[in-house]
Amino acid sequence: MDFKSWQHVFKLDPAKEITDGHLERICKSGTDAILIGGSDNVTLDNVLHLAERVQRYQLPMVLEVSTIDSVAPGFDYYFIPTVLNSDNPLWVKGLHHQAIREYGEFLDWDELIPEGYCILNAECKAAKLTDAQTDLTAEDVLAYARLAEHFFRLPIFYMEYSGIFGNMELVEKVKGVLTKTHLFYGGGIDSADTAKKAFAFADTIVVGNIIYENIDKAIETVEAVAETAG
Ligand SMILES: CC(C)=CCC/C(C)=C/CC/C(C)=C/CC/C(C)=C/CC/C(C)=C/CC/C(C)=C/CC/C(C)=C/COP(=O)(O)OP(=O)(O)O
Ligand SMILES: O=P(O)(O)OC[C@@H](O)CO
Ligand SMILES: [Mg+2]
Repeated sequence: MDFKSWQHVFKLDPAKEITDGHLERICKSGTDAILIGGSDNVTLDNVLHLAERVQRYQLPMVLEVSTIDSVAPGFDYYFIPTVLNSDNPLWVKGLHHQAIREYGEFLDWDELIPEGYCILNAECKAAKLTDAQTDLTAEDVLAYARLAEHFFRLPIFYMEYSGIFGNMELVEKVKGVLTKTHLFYGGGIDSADTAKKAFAFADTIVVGNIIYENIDKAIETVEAVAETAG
C-alpha cells in the first residue's frame, strides 16, 4: 500500500454525521483511501467511532492529525500537516515538537507522513485557525512547493482550498515544478466535472464536503477519476 499511487481519496469529518448507507457507498465506491480529519470539533471519541465503522471495509484508512488529543490507534498512516504559509510557528512545527517530545520514543516513524499544506482559501476554518497568509501570488505558491520538495523534502504538497474550487492554472503550475513530492489537491470538488479538472493536474484529489451535501455527486467524482485515468 503506497499513498503515492492514490488518485482519489474521500475525507470524512469525524465531527459530522454520516448514515451507515452513505458510508457504505463511500467505502465501496472504488476510492483509493479514506482520510479521516477535520479542523474543528475533532475528538478522540468521534475519531474512534468513525474509524471503527470505516474499518469494516477493506481499504486504506488514514488519520489526518489535527490535535494531539484525538490521535487514535489502528490507522494505516498518520498524515501530519505542517502549514507552510502560516506565520505562526505553532502550526508549522510547534505542535509537532510538543507531540514528539511527549511520544517520540514510541512512534512508528514509517506510519507518519508529513504533508506540506498551502492553504489558499482565506475563508476556510483551517486558514483562520492557523493564521494562514492566503494573499499569495503564483510565484509565492510555487516557492512554497519548491520549499516543500527541495528544502524540507516533504512527500506531499497539499493545495488546500477547502470549501471552494481553486485556481486550476495555479495547480497546473505547481505540478510543473514538483518532481518527487506528490501533489494533493482539495477544495470544492462537487461533481464529475470538477473532479476531472482537478485530476488533470493533481496527483491525488481529495473530496470532502460534498459527501455530506449530495452523496450521488460525491460518488460521481470517483467514477470521473477512474474514467480519466483509464
Ligand atoms: C497514541 C500515540 C502514540 C500518539 C502519538 C501522537 C502522534 C501520532 C504524534 C505524531 C507526531 C506529530 C508530529 C504530531 C503533530 C500534531 C499536530 C497537532 C500537528 C498540527 C497539525 C495542524 C497544522 C493542524 C491544523 C489544521 C489543519 C491544517 C487541518 C487539516 C485538515 C483540514 C484542513 C480539514 C478540513 O477541515 P473541515 O473541518 O472539513 O473544514 P471546512 O469547514 O473548511 O470544511
Ligand atoms: O471539503 P472540500 O471542499 O471538498 O475539501 C476537501 C479537503 O481538501 C478539505 O480538507
Ligand atoms: Mg470540510
